Amino acid sequence: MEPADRTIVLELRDLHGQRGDFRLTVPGLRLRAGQALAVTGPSGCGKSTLLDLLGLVLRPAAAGAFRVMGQDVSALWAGGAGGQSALAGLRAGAVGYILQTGGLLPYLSVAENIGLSPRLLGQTMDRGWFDHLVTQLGLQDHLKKAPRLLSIGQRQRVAMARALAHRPPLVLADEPTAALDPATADRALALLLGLSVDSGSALVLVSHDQGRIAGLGIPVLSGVIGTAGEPVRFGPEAQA
Ligand SMILES: Nc1ncnc2c1ncn2[C@@H]1O[C@H](COP(=O)(O)OP(=O)(O)OP(=O)(O)O)[C@@H](O)[C@H]1O
Repeated sequence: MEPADRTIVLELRDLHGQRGDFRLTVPGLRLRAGQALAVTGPSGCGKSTLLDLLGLVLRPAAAGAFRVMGQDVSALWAGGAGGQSALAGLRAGAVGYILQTGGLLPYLSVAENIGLSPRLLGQTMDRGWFDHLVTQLGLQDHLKKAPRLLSIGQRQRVAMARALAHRPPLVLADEPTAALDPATADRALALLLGLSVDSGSALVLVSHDQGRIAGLGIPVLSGVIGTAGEPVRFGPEAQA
């Protein structure tokens, strides 16, 4: 059952996206604070393209409705310089992004990487939240190190802490565990799900790994490639 008392973070209806000749559509989606959703489907079905639409970096081709934290995203895209500036603000404040490869800044320490978003937003890092993230993700002994001195798994955990540091309402993760061995990937995903709940963030997790996704027990949006000429359709998938 949907926790109706929680803020609706993401709401869309009849969203259409296009990149070159590639087209996708999402008939409907609603995500509340603290909820998680997996996006899956075969390679090339448009998972990253969908994440770019949700992350406000790709302009929708059309949308019946598309709201992030109640803001009309289509109207912002159509709103000229003022809209672009509002989009940039929404992107910076409302969205946390976790990339497949971590995407940490090499010249900043682990602690500085984690504190980057609050700093760019002019916020003071919440020390209690910082400590919670660092402890849960097992990063206590690595805070002063440069990212290059960490293992791939440790870097991904730093990327998770960084994405959650400013407690963004929406966290987007693009194949965050693709570079990890199966046991490490399972642990990292469990941590990400738990910390998103702690943060009160809605989480959209992209993964091609349908077996691992099924094991998480969260709703799944699956990209289905139709006949030639039709857009890929992202719809709900029954839990295995
Ligand atoms: N910059 C671009 N310009 C034109 N077409 C693109 C661009 N980026 C991706 N595409 C095309 O869009 C389609 C969807 O790509 P996308 O990367 O979103 O799929 P994906 O499901 O994330 O794939 P994978 O699982 O392999 O990462 C593909 O057919 C791809 O060739």
